[in-house]
Amino acid sequence: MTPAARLAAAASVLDRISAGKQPAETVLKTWGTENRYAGSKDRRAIADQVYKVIRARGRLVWAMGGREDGRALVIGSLSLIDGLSVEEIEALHSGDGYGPKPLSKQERGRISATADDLPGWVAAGLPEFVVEDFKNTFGERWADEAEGLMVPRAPIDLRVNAAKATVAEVMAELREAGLSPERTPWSAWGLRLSAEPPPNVQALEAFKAGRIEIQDEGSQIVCWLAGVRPGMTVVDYCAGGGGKTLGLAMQGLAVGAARAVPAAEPERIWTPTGWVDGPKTASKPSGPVESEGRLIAYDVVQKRLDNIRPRLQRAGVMAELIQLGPNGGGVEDMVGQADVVLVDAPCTGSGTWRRRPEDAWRLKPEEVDRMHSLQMCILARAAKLVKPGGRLVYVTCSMLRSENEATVDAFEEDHPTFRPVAIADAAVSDAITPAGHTRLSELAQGHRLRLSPASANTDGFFAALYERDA
Ligand SMILES: C[S@@+](CC[C@H](N)C(=O)[O-])C[C@H]1O[C@@H](n2cnc3c(N)ncnc32)[C@H](O)[C@@H]1O
Repeated sequence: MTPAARLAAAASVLDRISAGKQPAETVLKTWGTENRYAGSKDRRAIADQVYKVIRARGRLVWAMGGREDGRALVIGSLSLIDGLSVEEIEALHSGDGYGPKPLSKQERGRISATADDLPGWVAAGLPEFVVEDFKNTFGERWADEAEGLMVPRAPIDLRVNAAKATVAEVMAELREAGLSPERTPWSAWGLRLSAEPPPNVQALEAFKAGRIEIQDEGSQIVCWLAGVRPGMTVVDYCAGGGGKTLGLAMQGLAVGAARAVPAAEPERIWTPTGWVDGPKTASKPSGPVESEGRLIAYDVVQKRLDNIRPRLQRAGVMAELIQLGPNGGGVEDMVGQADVVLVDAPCTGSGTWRRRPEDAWRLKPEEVDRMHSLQMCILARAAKLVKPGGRLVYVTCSMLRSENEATVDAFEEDHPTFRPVAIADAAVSDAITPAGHTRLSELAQGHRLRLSPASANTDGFFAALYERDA
């Protein structure tokens, strides 16, 4: 494809992304399947152009006089981001072949104008109401937080599965596969791969055999803060894809005590109660069990729970997967029973915008309000399952105050029997490095913790910890 044809293709992909709800990555894949003539270099160039535009969308819409169509945004990016002259942009818009048609007078006028006096939210590349929220939360640091969230590409973090391998073993294995893993600074079980070139983690033998999972370091940390120990009854109340379920399952193993599963006994699996026989006898633990422990993953969507099953099998751990009924029904037998309840609440996912910048432009203020109400309802329901003396962990992957501080403020007011647990006291798991303990204690505000790309080089996460009065 010619450079001009790639631009035309990028503009059309951008229009499809705006018209639908699918992730940009999916839309790009579909475009690639439908346009087989495009080679891998073409697809790569088109994807780069698309992401370049999405990450700077606010600025480009502004520069192009409020136009939001793919063509205008691509033209704006050639001028504002790539620094091409009007003549160079015109040359790419000759209308020849499969390239885009010539510039209109309005388009030429827009790219000739200087983009001075951008309002702060435009420069930050975030919707205006989000910037207001950021200013309330981060004060003078708001622009750094916005940039960290929208501009750099996120690395790929892995969690080594303690039930199957040590970090050193996996590092060596990944190096053999041609990758350059580095240890994550705060999660003792984390490894980090650079986003460029994008590693195909699912194709790795270490992934297929369950020695690694993809999990952002921030997500690992919130699992480690839950304080799970062998023998406990642990509830993952909004289990979703099971990322936290797997992390919670692993938490019973001390760092350094990882036990590789010998090839001869693949049916052995590790549960919060210890090592047990494989799936057929898994409900009767036979390992070094002190007391009977359970890990229960709830969700309202059965399909999400079904998707956890293969991940559990691959990791060699087990959990009970239970669909919640309407209004949170089906948990009656668990009321007041759990040592740990983790609520990874549904949220805007704004903490992951560095991975899916297109979502920032799809978010509407009404959706944030809806999430806040849902979170309060879910948190109150989940809290009922915590036994006296047990721990409740509220987590979101949102950067927004309304889903974080505002939600737990309301919870605390209505639930005086849930006492805050300081992050510094909870960050004592062996799975958190000494540097992690120090930094998490600094970042925490008592029992509340915010992690973000700018402050922690993780996705954006919020966690609040409580213990129910005995
Ligand atoms: C943020 S996701 C969980 C992600 C998951 N914990 C992980 O680490 O992969 C939130 C989940 O909450 C579930 N959910 C939505 N409404 C719920 C409700 N009323 N009760 C429990 N779970 C709910 C959604 O189906 C979704 O899977």
